[in-house]
Amino acid sequence: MKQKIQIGLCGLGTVGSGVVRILQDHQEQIRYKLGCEVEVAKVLVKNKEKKREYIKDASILTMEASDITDNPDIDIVVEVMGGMEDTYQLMERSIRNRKHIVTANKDLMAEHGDKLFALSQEYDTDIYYEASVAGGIPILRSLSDGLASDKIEKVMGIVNGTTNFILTKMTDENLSFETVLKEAQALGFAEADPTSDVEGLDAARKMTLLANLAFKMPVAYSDVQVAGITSVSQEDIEFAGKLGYIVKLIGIAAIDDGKVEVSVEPTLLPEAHPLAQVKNEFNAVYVYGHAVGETMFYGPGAGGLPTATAVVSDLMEVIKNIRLGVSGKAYVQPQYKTALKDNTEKHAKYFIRVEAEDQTGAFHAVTNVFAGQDVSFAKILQLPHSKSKTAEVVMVTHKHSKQQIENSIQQLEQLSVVKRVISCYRVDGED
Ligand SMILES: NC(=O)C1=CN([C@@H]2O[C@H](COP(=O)(O)OP(=O)(O)OC[C@H]3O[C@@H](n4cnc5c(N)ncnc54)[C@H](OP(=O)(O)O)[C@@H]3O)[C@@H](O)[C@H]2O)C=CC1
Ligand SMILES: N[C@@H](CC=O)C(=O)O
Ligand code: NA
Repeated sequence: MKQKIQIGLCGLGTVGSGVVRILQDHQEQIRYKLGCEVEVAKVLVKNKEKKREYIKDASILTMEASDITDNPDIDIVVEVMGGMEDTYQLMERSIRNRKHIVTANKDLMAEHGDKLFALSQEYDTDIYYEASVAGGIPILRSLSDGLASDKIEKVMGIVNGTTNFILTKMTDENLSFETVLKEAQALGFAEADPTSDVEGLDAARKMTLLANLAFKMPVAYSDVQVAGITSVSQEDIEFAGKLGYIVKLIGIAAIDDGKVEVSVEPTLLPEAHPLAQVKNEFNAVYVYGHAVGETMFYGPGAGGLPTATAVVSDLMEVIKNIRLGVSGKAYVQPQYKTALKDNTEKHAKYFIRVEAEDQTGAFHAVTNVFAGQDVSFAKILQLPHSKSKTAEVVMVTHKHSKQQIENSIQQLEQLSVVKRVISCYRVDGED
């Protein structure tokens, strides 16, 4: 039985530095729980000359991936460098050399996880990826272990810290999108390319991983309907506030009669809803189980140390499996065939803003379009448009299919009295 487990750490940035810090600061507790030493034998970086705060022996730094993937002394590869193709090759080579993987790379796991899991099964190795979803919140472990006995019906939440940070500051401090995005990047929350955050792609990859785990069904990243927050304006936030709502980027994965829908989009939540009160880079995930009912998981979704706690906890799990001789046994194959809802089977309430001519019959023409699609309203108000001589009609519909709403929007845009459909966002968290 090995008394020292050697780690190859790929990446020493926001998360990688956090991993080194936790392994140093918590070494005694980790050694006690595992019954062995854990040593970072090699660290892969892009630029060896960069100053490193937590590395005592610079000789462990390398710019050659093969110093890790082909190193016979390294048992576990911790991948916290991001990237896709090159990183996939690195992980593939490591698995073929019978090394276990711990990763925070939700892009890679959402798009290529099926291939990596198949390979890890072939070589009896583990792949753990808790840090990929909701940062430090142990949501994947809760779904696969804590709620293993239940039938999960819905997973809904805030799973991107950067966009939640932006929407919080836009709402509470009236700051601009651009200003707050820069602050999120400076704090290390955002992806290398923050488009992934603000266009909802990061959240969509995380919802893909959550849906696969929750519904035991292969759901592809391409199956997720995605909209980001770049279209959300201060006026949207203000109008939502007038109607008692807060705007959040919400991921939803739900299953009904064996069919699944997965989406990420700006969503209006009642101010009193717990998710509406999740601020800054924090994440929160509701999990609805058939037997357990409603559960909620809350914590930091981004940031070096919080994310690194998930990475190191996975590392400890892999080491426990090595010492128990059960490596490669954690992964469970999908149980059900993929079955997705179409737009006539997805139902929600919608918040819609329309700019129309301020003239007799315009309001009637607008509401007539919805009547034609059998869409009714829970709330509706008409105000003079803030910047022009037109009128603004703001509506919250009752629960209708996405198809009915899309048909209505399409017809509105054909009306001569409608200048433009300003915005259309889902409303959730209320009957
Ligand atoms: N930041 C966060 O809050 C969270 C991040 N993640 C995920 O964790 C991963 C890392 O994120 P983060 O730490 O923020 O990223 P950073 O950009 O802060 O760090 C990336 C690290 O990887 C190294 N690196 C990048 N590309 C290469 C390469 N081709 N070869 C060698 N080294 C490379 C960099 O080297 P060098 O230091 O020399 O530049 C750097 O040390 C990503 O997959 C991200 O999605 C997941 C959850 C939360
Ligand atoms: N950029 C991501 C980092 C964690 O996954 C986020 O903002 O949530
Ligand atoms: Na997590």
